[in-house]
This record gives sequence, structure tokens and C-alpha cells, in this order.
Amino acid sequence: MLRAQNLCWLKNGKAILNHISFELHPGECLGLVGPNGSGKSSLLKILAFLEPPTSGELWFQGQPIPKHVPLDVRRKIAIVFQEPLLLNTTVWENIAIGLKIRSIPKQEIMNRIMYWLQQFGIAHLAKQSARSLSGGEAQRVSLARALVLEPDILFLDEPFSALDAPTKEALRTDLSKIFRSTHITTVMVSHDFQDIERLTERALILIQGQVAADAAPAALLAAPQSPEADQFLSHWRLTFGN
Ligand SMILES: Nc1ncnc2c1ncn2[C@@H]1O[C@H](COP(=O)(O)OP(=O)(O)OP(=O)(O)O)[C@@H](O)[C@H]1O
Repeated sequence: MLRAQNLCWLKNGKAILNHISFELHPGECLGLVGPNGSGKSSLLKILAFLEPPTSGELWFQGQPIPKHVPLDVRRKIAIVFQEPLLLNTTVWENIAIGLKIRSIPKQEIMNRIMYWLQQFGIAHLAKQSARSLSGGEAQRVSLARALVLEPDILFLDEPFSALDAPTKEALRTDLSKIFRSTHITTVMVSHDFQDIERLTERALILIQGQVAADAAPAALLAAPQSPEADQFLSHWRLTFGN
């Protein structure tokens, strides 16, 4: 589905990402995890076509991605950020906007929105102004707005980090069910290994812009693959009681 080949990203003479290579398979849910400043969000931006790499290649559905990514390719992905960026209109309109831009028929727009409002338990908020939502509700709207587009890849950048513990737990539980039922190809950034362990089946540990480990979360806890990954995971091993 997506192949990164020797991706490097330099900014102001500094190597932010260093020779990153991996392949994301259809239906896979991949976590990008690592300490603050390790390059997780930078890598997500490159994978989601928001920034071109300085060198290396990105392949999507068997095609190399050019520097200027065509609109029809961009429209195959959806991104959710840490802060939900909602328009100053109703919840329904926020979720509908991407479908209207794509000229999806009216009845299908209604069906898809109703489906995702229900999946995220926010149908009662449909007519409410997005400005009046709590942080957890707003992030649910943001996720519904992305999933309603039926993207080929869903990118999530720290989707829970602005939420308090109970709100985060409730959303993580709902998202986990949605991932299991839809099998949507997903790349999720988090600095919290618990998010990765709960939601993804494979994790890349990034340390200083390099892949320090690449395996299933449980396998990494048992055998971290590198001293850098081992050091990052030592805290989480205590948390998980391993
Ligand atoms: N546009 C940019 N220009 C210059 N430096 C940048 C830019 N974007 C990111 N960086 C630098 O790249 C490094 C990695 O940043 P990035 O946000 O990708 O890390 P991260 O792992 O997502 O961190 P966090 O968990 O704190 O969000 C940091 O040192 C950051 O200052």
C-alpha cells in the first residue's frame, strides 16, 4: 500500500529523518512511536504527502509519489491531528464538507454520516455547533470526518494527547473496535506506547530520526531489537509489568 525507501528529511542543515525504509501493507495498523523530538510527526507528514522528503522515495499503491502530489492521490488519504480543526458550523456540516467537495450523491452523504455518527456515539450532537463541543467530542467529530471519506490510508497524529485519561480511554476503546471491524490501513503517531499496544499490530520505534525497531508491540516489549529501543521501552515495561 505504502513503501518508504531510504527517506531522509533535512531542515536547516539538520537531519530530522535518516534513511527510513519500511512497507505498510493493506489493512495494517502501524504505530510510529518514540520519545519527543524523534521525528514521528515529521515522518507522518512525509508519508501523508504534506512534505516532500529531501531524498529517498515514497511509493503509494505501486506508484512512485512525485514531488507535487496529484489531487486524486491526496484524496485517497485522510489525516486527523492532535487538535481537532473543526469549522465554525454544525457537527453534521463538518463531517459532510469533504463528501460535498467530492460531489458524493446526497443520499449517500446522509447514509455515510449517520453511520459514522453512530460508530462514534455522537449522533445526538449532529445539529450542535462544533464550537460548543468538549475536547473528546470534537476529536470524535474529527475522526468521523476522516473516516466518512473512506480513505485508503488513515493517518492519526497523537489523536489522544489533548484528552484527559477517562476521555482518552473511552475513545481508544471505540477506535479499537472500529479498527477491528473496518480493517482500515492506518498509521498512528503516539509517544505513548500504551496507545500503540492497544491499537496497532505493528510498531516502528523512532529514535533520533532512525528506525530503532520494527515489530509487533508485544514482541518489542519481550525483545526490543536494539539498545535504543530497549532504553525507550524500559519505562513501558514497568507500566505493563513485564
Ligand atoms: N519544519 C521544521 N523545521 C525545522 N525543524 C523541524 C521542523 N519540523 C520538525 N523539526 C524538528 O525535527 C525534530 C523532530 O520533530 P518531530 O515533531 O517530528 O518529532 P516528534 O517525535 O513528533 O516529537 P513530539 O513527540 O514532541 O511531537 C525536532 O527537533 C523538531 O524541532
